[in-house]
Amino acid sequence: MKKKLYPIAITIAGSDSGGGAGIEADLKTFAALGVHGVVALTSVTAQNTYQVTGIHDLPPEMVARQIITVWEDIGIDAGKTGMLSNSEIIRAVAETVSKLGFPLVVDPVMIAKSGAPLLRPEAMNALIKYMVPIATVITPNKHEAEKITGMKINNFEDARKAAKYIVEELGATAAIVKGGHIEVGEESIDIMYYNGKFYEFRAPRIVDGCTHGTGCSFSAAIAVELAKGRDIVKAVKTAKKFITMAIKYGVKVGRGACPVNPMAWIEIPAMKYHVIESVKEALKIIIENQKLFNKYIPETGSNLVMAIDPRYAETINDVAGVKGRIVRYGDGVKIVGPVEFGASSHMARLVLTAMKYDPSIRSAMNLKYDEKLVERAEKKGYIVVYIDRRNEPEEVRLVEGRSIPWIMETAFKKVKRVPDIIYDTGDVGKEAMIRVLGKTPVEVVYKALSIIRE
Ligand SMILES: Cc1ncc(COP(=O)(O)OP(=O)(O)O)c(N)n1
Ligand SMILES: Cc1nc(C(=O)O)sc1CCOP(=O)(O)O
Repeated sequence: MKKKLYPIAITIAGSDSGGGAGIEADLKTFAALGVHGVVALTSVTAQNTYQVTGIHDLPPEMVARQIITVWEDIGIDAGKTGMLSNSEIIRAVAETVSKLGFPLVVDPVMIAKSGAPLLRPEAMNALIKYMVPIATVITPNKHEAEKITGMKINNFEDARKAAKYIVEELGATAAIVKGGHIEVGEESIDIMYYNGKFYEFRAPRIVDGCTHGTGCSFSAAIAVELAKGRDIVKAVKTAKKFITMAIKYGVKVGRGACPVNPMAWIEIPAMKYHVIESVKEALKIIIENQKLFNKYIPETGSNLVMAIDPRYAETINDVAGVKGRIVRYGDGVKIVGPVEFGASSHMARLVLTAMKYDPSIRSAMNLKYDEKLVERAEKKGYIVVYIDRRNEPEEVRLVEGRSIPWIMETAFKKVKRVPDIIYDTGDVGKEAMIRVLGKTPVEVVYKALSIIRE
């Protein structure tokens, strides 16, 4: 069969006005993972990161009509349910999905992170009776699994029993009991029971992550992969990776539980591409002016770096630079290796520290110290800061990678902003250096050229 260019996934769920959970999280997840998302809205919630102040359910016929109308024209390859709110909506959804027969991921939403009930108590039996048997995959957390099975879940053994019960006694094809709140350790472990076997999906636990919408986005990611035709195990593997990233790089807004960030999955690779291209563009300018740069390349070589967006940049692996650096070569310069993430240590740390003070400063380059360059920079009105490396505290010297952050921190303290230029005149075993900072590599290179040119 010919593969579809646009697999279609449907979310049958409520709206979160805060944009963190519900259909809003689902549609972002669908888009990030590359399917066309369609919607059957069940309920409108007035919600933010810490409370739900209103719920307005749609008529069940309207929910069913949305699914059928989309199906008739666009088609549906797989779907997911989220907030179903009441037993009439549950019956309408179960009946419609059963008739159409697409794979369905059921996220048995009961209570919002903020504590508000999103499923009426009268609807619990309907959820178990009508939704569980039609679930290709059901994704309860500890609390939801306890409600569905009537079991107490205190450890992974209990989670296994609950997952097996949901499949063998209640009729789901596969059940994943999410381990977020079970035996809390270094890893987050989800237990799946499917086809007579248990599976474990592990990821490092993100301690300070954003969790509002986790269940929504995770189940939506599984639905996407099913819509693409992946088998259940592969679908859950991808969804686990996806949700770990979405939690780690959450959207830090609001006073309560901040929302997951499904866009991180595509935003980070896109940014990385843009950053590499920006460094390459600036390297071309260096090559065009290589005779001018030749004299100001230090013995250790120069590097030119750029970090990804400060929302995402954490380590030197989030900063691109020249592998092998830029070195003097004849009367010009040579770009030794390719532009790669993690290729710089010194300039990368300088930028990572600068970004803590001013997130717009994402690029830097080092030049050989020359007092004429410093004089010209001062004349041009740049903010220039001198650092005496002899004052570097012992505890900084002794820790690998601490010197450059110390230089940046000390410079910032002096002028209460990120300077254009930070220089030192060296110390025992430390080459004297000028460091040029700016927003982009092209800006940094033009700044460097403006002081190199006589
Ligand atoms: C409209 C709507 N649907 C679902 C939820 C649940 O999201 P959250 O409270 O973050 O919990 P999980 O996604 O982790 O189950 C909601 N709040 N609103
Ligand atoms: C060796 C060295 N020291 C520098 C300083 O600023 O003190 S810049 C530099 C060269 C560039 O290093 P990288 O490739 O790790 O960014």
